[in-house]
Amino acid sequence: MIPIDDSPIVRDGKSLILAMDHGLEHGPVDFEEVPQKLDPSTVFETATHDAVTAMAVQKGIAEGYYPSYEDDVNLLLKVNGTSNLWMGEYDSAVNCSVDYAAEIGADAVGFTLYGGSNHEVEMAEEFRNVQEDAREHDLPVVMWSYPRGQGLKNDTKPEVISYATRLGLELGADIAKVKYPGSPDAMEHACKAAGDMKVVMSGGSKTSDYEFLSTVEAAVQAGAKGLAVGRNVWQREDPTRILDALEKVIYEEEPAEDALEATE
Ligand SMILES: O=P(O)(O)OC[C@H]1O[C@](O)(COP(=O)(O)O)[C@@H](O)[C@@H]1O
Repeated sequence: MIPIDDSPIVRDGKSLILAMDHGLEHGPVDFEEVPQKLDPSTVFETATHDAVTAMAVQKGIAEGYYPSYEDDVNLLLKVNGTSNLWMGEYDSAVNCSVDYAAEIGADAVGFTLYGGSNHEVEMAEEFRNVQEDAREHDLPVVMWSYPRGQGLKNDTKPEVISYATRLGLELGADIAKVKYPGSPDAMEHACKAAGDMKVVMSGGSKTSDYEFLSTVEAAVQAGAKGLAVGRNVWQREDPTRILDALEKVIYEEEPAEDALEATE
């Protein structure tokens, strides 16, 4: 097994994952204000920025677009996903094997686990297969660790997020991506609950430059090892500018304000 810090999806111990699986998870609605981004090439282009350590996409997008970017972008292939059309209890269909992900050039695989869902047991069993197959291919595993389900909808309570990071460690993820639990103390606890596994913060819906960057700063100061972000980058008019600032906040641990000022 290759140490996670030697993986191409990690730079100086940290990661900045640019996610674009929203067309499946949310539907075309996320592209309404940026219709040009319906073309995945535009986001692959953004992912060539030095700050980005991997681009997370679903199989169909990888097959169609990754061949043109394989020299400049590291591929994190998401091997499960659900559409917003699904109205049942939280679940996520495994739609790609790890073997196939490796065949099309993945540098890592991603898996969503809805801890607390009525489908948690099956999802954990599916994760076991993905994790063990990924070990065979020396591919790191990134868990989208999102506790959700009946009675636990979109929960970002501190105790839920620290349980989410701990699930990642217990089940053998290399990186767990979680929502920000609302305060630096809660984030610090969630990172401690993860032991030596890396925790990255999830981006969320688009906010102002300062609000977004200062939350990233708080998360990194609290021990997060980076960010997995979609809308807060590619829904912006100038994704390069926010990536320039993120590079400073994540890898150089500069304050958000200074990082923003430097991009003006
Ligand atoms: O399930 P949610 O919270 O609606 O968001 C899921 C989306 O968020 C991500 O995890 C990160 O993207 P964002 O930064 O745009 O929130 C995507 O990979 C995924 O499509």
